[in-house]
Amino acid sequence: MSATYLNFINGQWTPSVTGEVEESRNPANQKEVVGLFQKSSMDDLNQAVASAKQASKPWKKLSGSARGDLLYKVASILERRLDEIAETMTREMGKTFPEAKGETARGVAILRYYAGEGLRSVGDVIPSTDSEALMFTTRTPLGVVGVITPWNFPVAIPIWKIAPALIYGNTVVVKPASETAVTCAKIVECFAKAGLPAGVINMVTGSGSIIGQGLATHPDVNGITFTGSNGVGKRIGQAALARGAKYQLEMGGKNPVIVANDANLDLAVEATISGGLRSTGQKCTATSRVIVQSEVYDAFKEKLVQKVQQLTVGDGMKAGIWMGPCANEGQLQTVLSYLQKGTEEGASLLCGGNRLQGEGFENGLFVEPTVFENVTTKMAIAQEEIFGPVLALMKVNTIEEALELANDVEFGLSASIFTTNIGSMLSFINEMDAGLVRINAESAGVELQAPFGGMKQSSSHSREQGRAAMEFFTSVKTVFVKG
Ligand SMILES: NC(=O)C1=CN([C@@H]2O[C@H](COP(=O)(O)OP(=O)(O)OC[C@H]3O[C@@H](n4cnc5c(N)ncnc54)[C@H](O)[C@@H]3O)[C@@H](O)[C@H]2O)C=CC1
Ligand SMILES: O=C(O)CCC(=O)C(=O)O
Repeated sequence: MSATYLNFINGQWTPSVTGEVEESRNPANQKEVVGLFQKSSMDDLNQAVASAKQASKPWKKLSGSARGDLLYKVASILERRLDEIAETMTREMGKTFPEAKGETARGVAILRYYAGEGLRSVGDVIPSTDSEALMFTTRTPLGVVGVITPWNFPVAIPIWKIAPALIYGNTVVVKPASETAVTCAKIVECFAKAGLPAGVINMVTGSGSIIGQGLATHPDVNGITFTGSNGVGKRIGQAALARGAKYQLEMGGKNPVIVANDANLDLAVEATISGGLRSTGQKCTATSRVIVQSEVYDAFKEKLVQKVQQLTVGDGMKAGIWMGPCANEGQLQTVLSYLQKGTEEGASLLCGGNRLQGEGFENGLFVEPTVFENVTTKMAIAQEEIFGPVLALMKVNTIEEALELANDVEFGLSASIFTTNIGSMLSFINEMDAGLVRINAESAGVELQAPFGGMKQSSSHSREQGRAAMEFFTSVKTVFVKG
């Protein structure tokens, strides 16, 4: 019998007024129900927002260090439950257990980083033209923040939104992706156990179109932070804008890696595989286009394909498995449709290309890691986010040509180059339209203390993480004092 997880509203674990629950199933074995969660309605959401609104004033009044002390407690509780929560993540969305443990440890580190933020400076003293006046900036929280999160980083993303929201004095209503609602409930248990005052953090599970949309349009939600697909992100942004609420959107990517003639090829191959195929390619920072200079193209391709063919695919809880399943049926079908489209549009399949079936794969959503070549920039597999383990090889003669191709997409989240030439590095840094540019390192993998976000269609141009988070979760107040 699977456990049932409740909403968390006003400090209480609460069943939905609908009396209905939904199942979270394991994508590596769809017969396994990981847990049941509440199929909530607007009534549940309204209660959660009301409790967050009520908790807002006293929470804002607490000192930053008192709020920080609570976040340190949450971090320690999460750390003690690391293996159990990581296992839940693997069973809910498929990434391998070592990756899930790494992500949970990252959640602990993010909590500690923002706990410390409670003691750091928030404003500037600015000289006034009046010599007898004091002018400075301070910051004030937004109030109630709605947090809408995806399933691909079920611990790190909720925490990198909730922790800064709280430390800067906001209260929170979080709505996780249904695929990973159980993992989110376990994170919220850590906050509850740490003794946060009632109403400071609330969780309501349920459908995106009811609870997610409900948060975006709710008149008492002052800010919305979202990570997920472009279509949904744009709708949330428009709904927030229409009622004057602040919003922050992190959306898709179509991230390139450039491999120059002078690159360390072994390093470039390792990083392309890790950046493109870990987590089954389900990262907004995943490498999907591999732009290789002609002199090293054949050598790079040979090494890459040989290594990709050795990757082990299966249940991420099993030792020795390198890549797990797609996170849900829709995701698997999207990947399969792009595999077909790639071939139809004239790309050549070098390896992979199929759903994995048969012994060991019967009940799971597994697909082979896939490499295409002869990919041209107008093809769908070179333009659209697949969110799967698919690499598209493109051959170029010069670095200028590589940069032009790299920029020839609507997204601009992250990008890598492998080169030992300082001139090529500088051209890449200057000319690549991406929020994260990485030299001799894979396109995925962000550091919690640095700003994270994209250009072009990848984000709403704001940045998350590090101290940059303060820009979204607070408003600047300019103070002028005359004695
Ligand atoms: N940038 C990223 O990290 C992510 C990108 N994606 C992209 O999105 C594609 C589809 O994945 P989905 O899980 O369907 O993403 P999604 O954008 O539908 O889901 C993300 C979150 O938004 C919520 N949501 C859904 N509809 C909503 C609405 N109308 N109003 C408010 N909230 C809503 C969902 O319940 C979930 O919590 C993927 O194939 C991938 O391309 C998905 C997840 C993460
Ligand atoms: O690359 C990472 O570590 C973070 C990626 C990310 O934020 C995402 O896929 O949503």
